[in-house]
Amino acid sequence: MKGRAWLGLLAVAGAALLPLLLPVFQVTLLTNVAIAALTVVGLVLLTGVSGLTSFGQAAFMGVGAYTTAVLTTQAGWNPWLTLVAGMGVTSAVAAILGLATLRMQGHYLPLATIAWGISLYYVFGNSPQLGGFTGVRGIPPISLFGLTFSDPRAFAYLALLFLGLGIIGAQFLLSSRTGRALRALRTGTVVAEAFGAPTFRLRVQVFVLSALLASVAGWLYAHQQRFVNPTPFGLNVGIEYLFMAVLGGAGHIWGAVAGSAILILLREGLQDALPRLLGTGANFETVVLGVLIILVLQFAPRGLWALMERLIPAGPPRLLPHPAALPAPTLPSPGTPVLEVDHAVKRFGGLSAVQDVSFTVNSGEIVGLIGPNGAGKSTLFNLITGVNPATSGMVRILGRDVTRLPARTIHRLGVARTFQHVRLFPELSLLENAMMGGYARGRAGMAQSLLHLERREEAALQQAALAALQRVGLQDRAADRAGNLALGQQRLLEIARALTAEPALLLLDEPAAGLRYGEKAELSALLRRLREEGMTILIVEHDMDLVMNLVDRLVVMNSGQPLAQGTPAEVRANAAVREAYLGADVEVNA
Ligand SMILES: Nc1ncnc2c1ncn2[C@@H]1O[C@H](COP(=O)(O)OP(=O)(O)OP(=O)(O)O)[C@@H](O)[C@H]1O
Repeated sequence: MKGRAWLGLLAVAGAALLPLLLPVFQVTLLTNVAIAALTVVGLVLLTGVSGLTSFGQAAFMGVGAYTTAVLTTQAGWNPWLTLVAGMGVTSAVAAILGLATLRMQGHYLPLATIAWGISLYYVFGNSPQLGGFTGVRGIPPISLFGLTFSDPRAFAYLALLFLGLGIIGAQFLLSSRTGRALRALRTGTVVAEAFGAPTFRLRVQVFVLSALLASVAGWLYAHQQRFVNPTPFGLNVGIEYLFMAVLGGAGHIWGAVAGSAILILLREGLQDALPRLLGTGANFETVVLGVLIILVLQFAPRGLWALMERLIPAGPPRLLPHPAALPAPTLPSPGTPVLEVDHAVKRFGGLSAVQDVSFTVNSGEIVGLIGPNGAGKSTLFNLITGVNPATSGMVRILGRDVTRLPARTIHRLGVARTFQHVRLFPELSLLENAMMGGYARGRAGMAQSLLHLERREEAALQQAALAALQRVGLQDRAADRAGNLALGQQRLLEIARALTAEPALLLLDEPAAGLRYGEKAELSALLRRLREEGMTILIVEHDMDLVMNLVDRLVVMNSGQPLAQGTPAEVRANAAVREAYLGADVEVNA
């Protein structure tokens, strides 16, 4: 059995035995850890995985806690019904807040979470129906099939059960197509959108999911304490949950458990020990915890679970059985225009980065886009792929006007790309990185992923990604982390990711930069093979040897303007091109 499996077994054994073996006071602490960890699992998905920092997680716990407090005490509802009601209310509140705030970028989003975190706290405190700041008492215990969870040991099992389900669901989600798209969100929206993921919808979904986990934790909290007031749902506590996530390792689900356990147990220990050591009853434990957080941020910024990962590394990704082939897209017949750029213009303020550029790429062709640094090649790529819309002019893919379409829609028409500055996910395996390219070929959404009902599709995506890795010669390293690859191999992995999408049009932005001589020859051979298979390729590249011997035609740009077009021989013979880019001493082998 592997190290990870032992850890899992240990966790299950601990959850089964500790509530029986520990003294009651410590069992209550265990329950507190489980409730906090459930909230923090949501925060890990939101913040650590998807890169959306929230200080307001405690407020959603409050929504779940107050819903059950009010409905059980004032309307006599069964707690299991109020769990569902709390999740409904939380979904609605989170969806409204998410739709209003999740388009914000940078530090505006965390600031917005602070704003609504404070607002919800005051809604709880200032509503007489919610008991104001004195709160709601007399919340009944939870019971199921005649068993009442009023005993701390029984309640601990209930809390651990919910935590276990939360962890399993989160792990399932992370090993799915949706989970990979969520991970891509952490670096911004460009990569996820480039492979067809609707990033705003995913942000709202993960926001609601994380709020739901907090809401369930709030429901548990209310029935454990049998009393609620606004204090445990305020901004301070929201910040504390964020500390737990960061301390444990915000990118790891088990980090949520580790961070919650360490912070809660340490606070308890310090509350005991510090008054004896310092001879004062003042709350110095918060100061000590603050120092601890600073030390962790300084010396283990990826959290304590990341250290554990190094000690017991995850095994290779598991290959799923029974893969069915994904439907293969039909490629356009040879000679059909795949890409038409028609008088494209892109201005950034007063600068014309692309000025009246027109060209066509036909099916089964490799066309090179060349020009000196700053000529506007990457900007043109961004116009074609929908990263930036053109100021004027038109871009058509397979005859369809895509000038104003978002990147994800353009991708779904059959366009896949690589990036000038490699944009991979270094902590993920090569296989997982390549699978990101297949996002648009899958269908399973968040709910299916949480329940692992998408395994057939996932198996097919794995096979498509493995085939793409094989095409670029990286199949033997499928289980390796992308961060372990040399730059040249990372570029090949980006090509594999694009190939997993089975595009009709492949856009390569400087794919040979960083490749060694032999690797460049292999890249040329690969691109030739792809052309033979009917793929259409537009390549930006500075390596003239590679370009001139590979492409069917060239488009040359200079200072945003089109300079020349033609076969490699025609372009090499063009005096203006020689002067602006190739240099006068280039051999002309017409
Ligand atoms: N977002 C932006 N805002 C303002 N100016 C930009 C932006 N993106 C590109 N530019 C400018 O547009 C011009 C063309 O840049 P671009 O990156 O497209 O050139 P390039 O041909 O790809 O160059 P290189 O070969 O160095 O990658 C440059 O002057 C650049 O500074």
